[in-house]
Amino acid sequence: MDGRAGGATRGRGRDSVGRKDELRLEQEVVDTLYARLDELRAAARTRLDEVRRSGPSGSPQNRSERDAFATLYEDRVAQLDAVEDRLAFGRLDLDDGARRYVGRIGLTDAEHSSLLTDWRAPAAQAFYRATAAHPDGVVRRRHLVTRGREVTGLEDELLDLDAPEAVTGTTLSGEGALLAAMAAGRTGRMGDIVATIQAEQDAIIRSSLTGALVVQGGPGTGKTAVALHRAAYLLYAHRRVLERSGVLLVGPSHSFLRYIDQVLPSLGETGVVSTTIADLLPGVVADGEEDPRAAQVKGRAVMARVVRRAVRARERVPAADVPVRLDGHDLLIRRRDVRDAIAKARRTHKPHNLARVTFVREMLSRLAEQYGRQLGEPLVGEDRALVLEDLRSHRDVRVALNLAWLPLTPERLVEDLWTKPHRLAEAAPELSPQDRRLLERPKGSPWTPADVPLLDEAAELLGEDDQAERAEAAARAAQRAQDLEYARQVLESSGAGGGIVGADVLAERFAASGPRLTTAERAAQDRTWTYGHVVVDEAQELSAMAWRMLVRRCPTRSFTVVGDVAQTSSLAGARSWQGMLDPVFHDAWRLAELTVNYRTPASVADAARRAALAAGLPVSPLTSARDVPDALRVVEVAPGDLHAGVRAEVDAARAEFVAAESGRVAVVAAAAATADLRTALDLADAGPDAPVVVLDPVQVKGLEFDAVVLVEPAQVATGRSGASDLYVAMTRPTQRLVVVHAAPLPAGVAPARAESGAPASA
Ligand SMILES: Nc1ncnc2c1ncn2[C@@H]1O[C@H](COP(=O)(O)OP(=O)(O)OP(=O)(O)O)[C@@H](O)[C@H]1O
Repeated sequence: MDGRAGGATRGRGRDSVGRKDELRLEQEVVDTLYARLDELRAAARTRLDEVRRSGPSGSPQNRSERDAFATLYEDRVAQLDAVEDRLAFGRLDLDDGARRYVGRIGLTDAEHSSLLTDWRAPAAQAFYRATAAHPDGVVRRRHLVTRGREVTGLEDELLDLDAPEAVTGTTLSGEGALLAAMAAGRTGRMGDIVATIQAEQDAIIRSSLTGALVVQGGPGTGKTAVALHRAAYLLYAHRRVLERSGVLLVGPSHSFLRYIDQVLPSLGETGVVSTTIADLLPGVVADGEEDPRAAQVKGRAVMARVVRRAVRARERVPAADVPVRLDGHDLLIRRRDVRDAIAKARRTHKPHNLARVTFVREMLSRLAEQYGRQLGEPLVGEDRALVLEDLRSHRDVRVALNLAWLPLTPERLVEDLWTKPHRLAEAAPELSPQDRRLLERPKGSPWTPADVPLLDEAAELLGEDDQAERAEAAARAAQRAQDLEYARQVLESSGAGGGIVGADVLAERFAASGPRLTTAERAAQDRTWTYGHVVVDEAQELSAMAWRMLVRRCPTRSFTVVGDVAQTSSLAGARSWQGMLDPVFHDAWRLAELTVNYRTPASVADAARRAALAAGLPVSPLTSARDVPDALRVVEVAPGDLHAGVRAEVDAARAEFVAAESGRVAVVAAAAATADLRTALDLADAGPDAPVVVLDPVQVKGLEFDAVVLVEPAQVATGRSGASDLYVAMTRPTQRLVVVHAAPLPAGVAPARAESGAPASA
């Protein structure tokens, strides 16, 4: 790494006999840890078998309890299975002579003495943070390298500068383990980084739960890795709160969510709801495509006002009084009465569909009064009730009241805006006629991702008639109090929770009837669920309206937001965090930065940065952790030979990087060129897990590959977000970027020596 500073020291120069002894000693410790893990697994499995064997008999309450315990033990077995790989990866020697092993989970022996410290525990923090300048009581930090259950290597850093083995050090903690992790072949799935988290990353991971933490960092600085490890840390440190309310993770696409979906389980955490903005609304499938300019308009903050106006437009006084005839009496739905009833309903400050109850009640009561006046005596008691009922079911009355205050679904409200230009014109005077035209579309068109925040906004303003549900909720609360007391007694007497589940969660499991749902499953099905914490990745892509939707999911505004404003491709996304987030979080957000690139070789990262700066993007400062020889290649071909040139480079990259178990190559090109390239490369049928894939810059966002063949960067760089797209495309490889072009290269892309006057490095 550039800029090595005095700090930790590495002691690699031991004689081989000493080293062998050390390895043997560590192997003994690791054997003990796995033996304990096996013991705990066996115990959890035995309990699970016992519960399952108890059969389907007994009262519903008994069955429910049995299922709850079965789920508890299943979770425990899954958690213990997930930590098999690299169970222990570190050791701290402390200045008081104590020694502490750090691993994926905490383990104690039968007498409750600590064997292994969970990486998230305060006692493990020094493993990531201690430096020679601030040793934090640590004399030696040791990284254990394991393959399966075998210890294959050790790497020591001596933080006590007076120790005889001390030599000049590095600012990268566990450099050998880190370099090995960075150089390893890619598998198409992201792995965890628990063993090699760096100090600046650790500070973010362990930052307080309150408020919104925004992490800005260039490509490859570990934002995604840090966000996921922070989710696991928060679930550990605040389990009581977050276990019940859940954590929401929002990513940019399904392929991205697939890419990261093994990280949290490998950290022993499965209770996180992962989704995209397009999928956030239960029951709405938003797979339609639209002009990015239309999506940009829909994402503007002003659309909240537009939706509000659209709702209010459905609360309107008729142009003239409306006559209705009931049982020979002529009644009038008077404009004045409608105006008063609307005002009264609005004063309830309830959502439209709920406030409608007040509006209708008021109107029917006024009509009943008219009826009574015509009879010559006020209506009371049963007579009044009967007249009210007749009025309520009277067709003309229903039509008139609906015209004045229409009950609406969010889908109907939003579809009307896009399909009836007069409705949009009335609701959106602040949009220009051109912008409004962009939003027009035929009835029945599929929903698009940009519609989802608007549907959510509408759902919020419209509400649902929830009277029956509220009565049910009161009954459930009473039952829950009983369950909770019982669960507490059960946990106390059996000690079954093992610290991973509380009485409240167990009680919830007792109470659930029908299919057993976890917090995550229940949350995912409920639009009004409020989460304890929300993690947003590639957050620069979110529109102002999407942020409003997310804040509704977490009113406490406890967020982890990671992204890079230089990589924004969505026209509705953020160009600066302040501009986007001030209106959302007000003062309650703090910025942290990540500055070291762990993915891309330095020469590639430097070229990407030069190109980005040349295009005026707000790129973050970036230092690359390593370089790789021959990492950047530029191949110029004749215009007619582009596909042949790409094929040759893809074949070469495949031969060099793709092996049986790992190694992935991406061909990245402008969206308009990908279909032809797939055909030309015989990859039309290749699935997302194929060793070679063809993707556009939006599809590769957040992903990484051993080698990237970038096709015609000038074409990638055209379009409104072209410079960001090029920056994203160039920063995907872990080993090599091959640029194949026929058109002239955009400024900065070529290796520094090939461009006169271009800076060699950022
Ligand atoms: N401390 C670390 N130890 C080992 N590998 C790391 C570390 N930090 C990051 N990495 C690796 O660096 C690569 C890039 O990380 P990640 O995808 O989280 O970066 P990012 O900042 O989200 O990038 P982008 O902005 O391009 O999406 C991943 O392979 C990740 O595992």
